[in-house]
Amino acid sequence: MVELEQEVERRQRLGPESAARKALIASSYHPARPEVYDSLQDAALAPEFLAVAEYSVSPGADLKGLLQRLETVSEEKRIYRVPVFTAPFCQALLEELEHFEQSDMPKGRPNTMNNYGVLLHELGLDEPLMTPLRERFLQPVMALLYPDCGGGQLDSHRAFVVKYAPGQDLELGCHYDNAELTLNVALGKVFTGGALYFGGLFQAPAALTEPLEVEHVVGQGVLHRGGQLHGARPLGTGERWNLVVWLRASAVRNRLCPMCRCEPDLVDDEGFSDGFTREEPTTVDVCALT
Ligand SMILES: O=C(O)CCC(=O)C(=O)O
Ligand SMILES: [Fe+2]
Repeated sequence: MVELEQEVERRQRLGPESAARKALIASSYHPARPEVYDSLQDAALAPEFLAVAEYSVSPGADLKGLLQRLETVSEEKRIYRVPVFTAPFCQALLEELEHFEQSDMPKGRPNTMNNYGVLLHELGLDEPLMTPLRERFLQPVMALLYPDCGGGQLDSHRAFVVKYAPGQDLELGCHYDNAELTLNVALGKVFTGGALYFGGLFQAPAALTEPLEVEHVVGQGVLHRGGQLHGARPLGTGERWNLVVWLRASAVRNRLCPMCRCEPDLVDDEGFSDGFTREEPTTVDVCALT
């Protein structure tokens, strides 16, 4: 019981601590690649990604038409792949993230599983980069791919970069995400190993049999449901940096927490927090998710 109370208190401190780091970074950090903080330009995005997003907002767009424009990694698991960023943008973002990592600025951990990486909102990259990416590009695509998982009702996200390197994190255990939907983009550098593997939907990790292996392709993003059991194989050589965007739809999670599969008991917090809202969002049929 004491442990539970301590964990609740620890979690309640996360929001204010993160806000304090963000404020300090905003006032005293000097970026190496300031252009990364400019508002998201189409020129940063791969032509295939622009085409997919443009198609998704066109009149009469449907799933069949969309599937002709991106790669289906697994029809059964509903995992897709598409180039997201241009090579120069990946390079610039990576340089900036590495510069931040090497700075003496305070750093939050990306999530409870990864020890190395960067939280994009603390760096000030949510407003110019991640929110436009979600609202203008990901939302229309996800609405067609995953209408039953809140794809059309995304209203917040948690975006972070995970880093795998010798002597640091090497692999990632089997888990599902605190997200309705996830985008995972390989940013570089040069590496071997580290493939993603996928099991079933909301399946117990112990039940993982014959997972689907998905190799990374730099610049490309893998789209999957947050509840799809997955992990990352050990890094072989080099360094791997991936941008992970946990996409959230309060219309879904307010009724069915993705972590405990129950209706959540909410406490107030700051910012996007964990993506829940107190307002009544449009209802979705959560039964379709199981
Ligand atoms: O290592 C990876 O690329 C996967 C990261 C991931 O699944 C996560 O952070 O939720
Ligand atoms: Fe994950």
